[in-house]
Amino acid sequence: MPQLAFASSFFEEYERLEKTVRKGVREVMAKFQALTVTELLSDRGLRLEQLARARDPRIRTIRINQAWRGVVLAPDDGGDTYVLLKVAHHDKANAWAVRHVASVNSATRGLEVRNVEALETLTPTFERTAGATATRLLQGVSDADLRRLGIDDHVLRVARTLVDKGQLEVFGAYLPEDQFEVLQFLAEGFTPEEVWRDVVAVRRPTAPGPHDPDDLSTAITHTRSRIALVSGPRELQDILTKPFAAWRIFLHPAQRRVAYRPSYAGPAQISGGPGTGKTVVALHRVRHLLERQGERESPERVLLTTYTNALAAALRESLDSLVDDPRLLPLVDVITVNTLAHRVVRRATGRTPEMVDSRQERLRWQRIAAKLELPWSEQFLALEYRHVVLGQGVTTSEEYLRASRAGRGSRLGPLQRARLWRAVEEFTGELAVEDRRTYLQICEDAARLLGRPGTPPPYRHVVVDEAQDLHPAQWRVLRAAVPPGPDDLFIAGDPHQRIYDCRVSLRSLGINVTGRSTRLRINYRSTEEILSWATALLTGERIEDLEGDGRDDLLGYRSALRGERPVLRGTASVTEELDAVARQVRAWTEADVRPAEIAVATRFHDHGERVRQRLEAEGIPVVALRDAPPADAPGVRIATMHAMKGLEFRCVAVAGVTAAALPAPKAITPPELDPLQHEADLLAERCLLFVACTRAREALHVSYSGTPSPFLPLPDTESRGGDDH
Ligand SMILES: Nc1ncnc2c1ncn2[C@@H]1O[C@H](COP(=O)(O)OP(=O)(O)OP(=O)(O)O)[C@@H](O)[C@H]1O
Repeated sequence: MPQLAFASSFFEEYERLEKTVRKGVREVMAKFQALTVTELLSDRGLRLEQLARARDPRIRTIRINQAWRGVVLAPDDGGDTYVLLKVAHHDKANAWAVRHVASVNSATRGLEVRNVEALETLTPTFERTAGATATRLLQGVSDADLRRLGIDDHVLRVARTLVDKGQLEVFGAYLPEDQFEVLQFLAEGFTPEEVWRDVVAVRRPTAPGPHDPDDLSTAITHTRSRIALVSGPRELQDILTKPFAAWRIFLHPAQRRVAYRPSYAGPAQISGGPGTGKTVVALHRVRHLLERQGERESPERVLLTTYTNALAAALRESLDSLVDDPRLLPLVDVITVNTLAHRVVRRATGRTPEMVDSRQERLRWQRIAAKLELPWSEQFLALEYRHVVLGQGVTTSEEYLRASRAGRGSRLGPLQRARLWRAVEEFTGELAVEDRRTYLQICEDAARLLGRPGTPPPYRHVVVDEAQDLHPAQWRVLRAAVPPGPDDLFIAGDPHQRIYDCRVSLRSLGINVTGRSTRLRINYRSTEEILSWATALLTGERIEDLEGDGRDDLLGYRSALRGERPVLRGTASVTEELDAVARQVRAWTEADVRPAEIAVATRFHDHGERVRQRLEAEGIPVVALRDAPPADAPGVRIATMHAMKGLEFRCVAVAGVTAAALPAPKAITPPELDPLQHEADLLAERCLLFVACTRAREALHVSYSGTPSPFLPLPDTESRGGDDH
């Protein structure tokens, strides 16, 4: 019986295929599994054809349906494993098949595929243009080192022509995969020893025999990072119905390096723009920490934490399908920091205080300001309490007098501070009497309880996702929940997606990631068109890094996926905008996108409600994300931009992006009250729009009626709807 395998290049495109083609692929693959090799080769329906002009006779095509073909690697070394490399339209599949050649990497022993034709055409051109240039990209690396790292003669010639990283990227799509990665790492400045350790050694079999360039079958089994072997119909079904979960199998080496590093001497951090796989890496890190525990007698508990309950639920689900050993899963708690804090307080005190939400908190500050006849607004008081008092864990008036107010744009002299502290005492005193707490107060309590001498920290490892929005009080809980030491904290986050204005200096909280920090740069979610459009929203903004000590940027942030440019649509009226959104959603569903793969994001619930009604009138099923629908509930998702954090959809419409909604007036501190806070609030609103737009995988539609948000680029005729104003 032939064995089936899938290359990661196949998954990159499979999801985007039309439903009927995907069905064809499933049927063909099932047939593959049912036939013997002889039957397979002679099957008239499949037509496992060798192509006349093929550069590699082992790369063949099979028939998926009338118009579509699969490209298959059929080893001729007696092996019976067939690798599906690609599915494409007839002509494209044939063109691809004739140009590519398979080979075995001499260092990793993995299977690679290269576009020989492109390399043969490009190399002489690049050699000619490079001729006059004195410096070359890899001039510091010897031929011997390159060969030791698996670079063959053909690729060596290419490597020697390269002048800069841009050229390497141009070649990237045509080069054999492992060799391309080796060159990328070297180009980034890694030493040959580091590249050997991080790229080659992690893939090379432990006891490799002599290098046999023709033994493709063995090479296939060595290519775990890019080829998934399928053992039975169930696995086939799994792999083809959840292709977007391909990351479970294929981590990019940059991701693997971080997730599976045996141990970090202390807290480690991974950052990167939206969709770079930070959540995926955090999940794999948890798997690594679990699997490393082996048969240890007293197992070590792990906390996997994130910002919202919905995200925690999604992490739990992903973790369950990533970790094979069911005995390890109960060792992990997947909960938000607030839930953890609540739990700690309940266990220690036996009481569950009633929670005060931010609206109730504001009303209380308003009342206190009036009662004490203070000159400050409730917003000012709430922010002072959040950023200065809770931010620094201030508990007495003396501490408050001395507290740094860096980042606050107003001066408060000693007398003013004394007056303000009266308000803080009033606020905390009232809540204490009523046995009520805000979420951050609960965190403060929990950190104190966990820090009591003799209290054993509940976890041995803490893995944090969406770290950019955690408040210092929440960090204190996490710091206290795990003893300082190797692999204590693993932190994933993106400061460009900071939407709650949390200013944190991790170092001052006892979390020092120096030397253990990595940035991911490849986006796996969105097309380059969506990325560059969304990234432009943040151009020129100063973004503080996760540690709070410097600046972050999106240098080198890119996607290999290509698609349509986002549409920015302005209309004269709300009704027209709703019509435009409905038309767009309809167009997506007609193009075979399931409603559940579409989301509409708005700044406020009320505009979301209008969209919901408009779509329902159109007969399109709709569900509101705030009703926490099950993952498989049918219907277009309607959500606020805040609720879109951490999620992704094939198609996203961001609606109501008007001057009145973004920035939301209520979220912005008036500049006369505090100019620094004003700027910080504006940035958080801008980042919110960035977050909403970067949830889209394939298509993005941004709309407004009347005056557009100042965050939006000026509309150009090409990306605007012709019939709208
Ligand atoms: N190596 C990989 N191969 C294929 N797909 C991947 C890989 N890594 C991540 N992905 C996919 O890319 C998408 C984004 O990943 P993920 O959600 O982990 O990114 P993120 O950096 O946490 O994003 P954000 O910060 O925007 O929430 C997911 O659909 C994930 O399955």
